[in-house]
Amino acid sequence: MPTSSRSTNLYTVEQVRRIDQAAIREGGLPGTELMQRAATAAFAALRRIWPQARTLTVIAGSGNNGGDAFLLARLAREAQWQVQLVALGERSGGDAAAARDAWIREGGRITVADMQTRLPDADVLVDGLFGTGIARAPEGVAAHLIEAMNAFRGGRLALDVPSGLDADNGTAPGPVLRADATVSFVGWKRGLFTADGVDCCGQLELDLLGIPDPVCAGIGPDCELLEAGFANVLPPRIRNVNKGRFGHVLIIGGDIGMPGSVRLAGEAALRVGAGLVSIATRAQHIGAVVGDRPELMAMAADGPQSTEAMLARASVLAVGPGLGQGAWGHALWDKALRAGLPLVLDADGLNLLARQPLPLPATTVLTPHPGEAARLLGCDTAAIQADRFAAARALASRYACVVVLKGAGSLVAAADGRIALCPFGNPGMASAGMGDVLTGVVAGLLAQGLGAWDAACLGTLVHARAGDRAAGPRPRGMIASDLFEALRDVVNGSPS
Ligand SMILES: NC(=O)C1=CN([C@@H]2O[C@H](COP(=O)(O)OP(=O)(O)OC[C@H]3O[C@@H](n4cnc5c(N)ncnc54)[C@H](OP(=O)(O)O)[C@@H]3O)[C@@H](O)[C@H]2O)[C@@H](O)CC1
Ligand SMILES: [K+]
Repeated sequence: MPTSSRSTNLYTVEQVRRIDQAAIREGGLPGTELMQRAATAAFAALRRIWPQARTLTVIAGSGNNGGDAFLLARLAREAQWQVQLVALGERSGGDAAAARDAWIREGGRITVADMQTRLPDADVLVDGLFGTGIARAPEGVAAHLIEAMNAFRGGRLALDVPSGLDADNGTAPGPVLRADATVSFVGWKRGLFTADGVDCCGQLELDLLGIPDPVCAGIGPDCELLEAGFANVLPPRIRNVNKGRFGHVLIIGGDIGMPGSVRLAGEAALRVGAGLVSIATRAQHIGAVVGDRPELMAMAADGPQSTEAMLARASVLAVGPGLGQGAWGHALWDKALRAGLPLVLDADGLNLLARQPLPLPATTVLTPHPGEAARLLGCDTAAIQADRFAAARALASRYACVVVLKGAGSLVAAADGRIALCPFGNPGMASAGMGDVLTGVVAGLLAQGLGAWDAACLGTLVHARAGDRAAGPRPRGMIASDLFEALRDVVNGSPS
């Protein structure tokens, strides 16, 4: 399990509101003080990120996110910056009303936005239009402002949440700000790290606003970030060992025309340290599988006896890469699930499960992408992406196992409701065979004795970190086998 600290905790919007309220009620921190701290933290971040900047365009909505923006505008003006302020609406509510009044009292001017508003040029733009209070897709003047902010030529700093983003789910039901940096307050909102959130926030910073830990006790978190240091959960190896100690992974799949998937999964299992890896595939694929990787063993899965002999030697199964859903694949899948061995199920292994929900072994990890998750839950892909956290939890609970829901900000969910989110990975990993590599990685970790949760968390982390290491600044054109060397580095804890 990742180590718990507030910098790795992810909260729902509701949980952050409860922390705000607890800070005000029990922590002796009035809302206006929290707002002042938020503005101070954001202005400090702005100066750090854009040290040359001296001119500012500030966009303020009518809620407390706008309040943060008014106070930041004051701070900038006090520091002799040239500040222009554009507001949505004539009035502000709650604590933001006092912030707006203070801005006006000190001679600050406000341009109230309409559909013709053009944003003044400046070095940096501050987005205080909407934070966690966004209640619906922005339309009309609000949508116009977001589009104008996206067309702004200077730097863009979002306060708390890029405007338009649903901070719970990372979805954007309408126009959304694409920020260069986001300073979030009180606690990380989980939607910043998954789905559209990963493309909207830019560089992320968190300021706890000085709310002490005891105030947050008992409130969430909903989820935890997987940290780079989690890679150390694999114990160091002693020298007096043999390969039998590190398990025997059997990869089952590779129907006619698809030997590559099992070959990739097999090498991935070896590269994270599995002792032995065998591949059960079509007879005609054996040469292709072991041809340039003689450390793999490959056998023809062409009848019940050969399958049983292979299952008897294995300690962990990975079922699904290139398996197909025909009679050959179905028979192998059925036998494998009934063997009761620790199991990773992917690709057509998942599609077969959606068609025929057999009970799964006690140690099982499912690794669906959103399309496979939709088939398993009997909904469409859009419904999965609309609330990835709920979807991952529903899958883990329905199938009583650990689930890795792949995609930007991959989620690992357990049947008891626990969730971890992987903040690593890059768009170069949206390419053929990457899922097969993840399957092999998780199976290879199960083979070394990790439980389903640890193997899924570590496997997802190691896969993403290896992807980042292999991609460097060149994610486009990265292929799955580019990860192999990097997997070996990451699983041995080599600094990047
Ligand atoms: N003490 C604290 O709590 C602290 C809070 N802090 C800050 O407060 C932020 C949360 O503030 P918040 O709750 O006031 O919500 P916020 O994001 O400003 O938006 C609400 C306003 O927008 C409006 N609106 C919504 N959707 C809309 C749409 N589609 N199109 C048009 N209008 C729309 C909505 O109007 P209504 O829905 O009523 O029409 C309402 O007026 C948080 O992110 C952080 O930055 C920090 O200072 C730390 C201390
Ligand atoms: K904002």
